[in-house]
Amino acid sequence: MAIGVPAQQQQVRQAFERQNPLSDRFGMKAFHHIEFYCGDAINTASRFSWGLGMPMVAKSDQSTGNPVHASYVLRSHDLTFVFTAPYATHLAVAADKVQRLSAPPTSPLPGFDADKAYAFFRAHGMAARAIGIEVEDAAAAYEQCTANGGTGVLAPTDCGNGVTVSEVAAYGDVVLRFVSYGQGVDAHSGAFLPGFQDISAPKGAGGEAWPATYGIERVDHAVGNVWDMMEAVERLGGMTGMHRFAEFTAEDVGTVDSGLNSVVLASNNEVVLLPLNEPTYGTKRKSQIQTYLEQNVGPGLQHLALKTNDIIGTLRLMKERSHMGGFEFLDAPGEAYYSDLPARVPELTPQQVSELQELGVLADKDDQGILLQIFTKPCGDRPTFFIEIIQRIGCEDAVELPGGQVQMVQRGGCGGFGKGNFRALFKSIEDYEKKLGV
Ligand SMILES: O=C(O)C(=O)Cc1ccc(O)cc1
Ligand SMILES: [Fe+2]
Repeated sequence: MAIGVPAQQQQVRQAFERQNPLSDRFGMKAFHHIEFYCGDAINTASRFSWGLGMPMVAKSDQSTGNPVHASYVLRSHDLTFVFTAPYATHLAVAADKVQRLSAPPTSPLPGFDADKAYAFFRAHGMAARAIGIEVEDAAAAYEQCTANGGTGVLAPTDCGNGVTVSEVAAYGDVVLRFVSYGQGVDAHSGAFLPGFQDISAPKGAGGEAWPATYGIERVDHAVGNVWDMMEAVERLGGMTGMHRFAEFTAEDVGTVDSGLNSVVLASNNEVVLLPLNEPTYGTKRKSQIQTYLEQNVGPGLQHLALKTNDIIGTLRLMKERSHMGGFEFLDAPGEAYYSDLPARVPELTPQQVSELQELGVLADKDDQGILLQIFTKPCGDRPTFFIEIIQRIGCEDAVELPGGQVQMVQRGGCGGFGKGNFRALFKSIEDYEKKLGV
């Protein structure tokens, strides 16, 4: 889609050049999965399954011979979530003794430690433990990261079937988990890592595949909250080679008292996007990032932006379930936000503006495309982790596939991250936090 740029902004935008130094230290492909540690995995997984339209596709638990932890894998297109909770630790200790007597391995998650999982849950509550990234070579990724200031958590481990996994510290107790597939290994055979048992989708009454998804395609960005943004940017950028993703929006003229600083790290292909936030101080209200850091007990994953190609359709399905076990959304901005919208994003038709208003969706644009976004309330008990649903419009390049076919591929970060919505968004968050009294 061609984006009309008001004349007075042309000059500034021409001076703005998007830079991508292609500086990754190892081949990064895409987000692979996100793993959450929970107190009870089946209940947490079921809530996300229903709320986001993600059928369960694999499991590892006592029914599959795993006495250490219960793990359930959900999927919607290229989005994979894993929910893990440890069982009673005396069972895990007993199993470990059996294992050392050369019984087959019992946990398909390399490096899993029930005591650490309990300590994690005690500190953070239900929270993301691992940001899984598919890389060309998980061993090379580990070597590069640890040779360049990163802290190793799991040395490269052969999981069988040509799959290798390694982990390095990201921030707080969150790890980057690298997953790679050997030559000729199909990344999409088997629902998850080797050792997980696939669950075939039940069929509906008419034989149709059921349950369908709500249209969520994949993780667009995974945002971390930290105390010291530059420390995190230099450490994560230094070990992975990821570059700072340049952002430009007309509204980006620091008038909004946002309570946060933010930088986006991007992989070469700008498909793996890792924004980092830190609190700012001395503002009227306590920074929402500081609230997170207190409530989460330290740094962690603040939000996942999940991408759909039809935000209206996805939201109708999610909102039908908001008050019956699904996710609730932050309050929509007022009338004025939508009456100003045609001036801010002139590409939207009146029909689109009225649908966005009906569902409380925010819209923004950068020099390249349009971003539609909406935020859930916190997903768990604590005001910490939440989900953003987004659609990006524009910035498509024709890419020739090996067979000669041409496919339109959207550039990463198209439309930005919603800086133009900070004022409206932060009002919703502040109103919500006021009600909590945090
Ligand atoms: O930067 C992003 O990715 C956003 O989606 C904007 C944002 C920043 C901070 C918040 O607490 C909530 C949303
Ligand atoms: Fe976001």
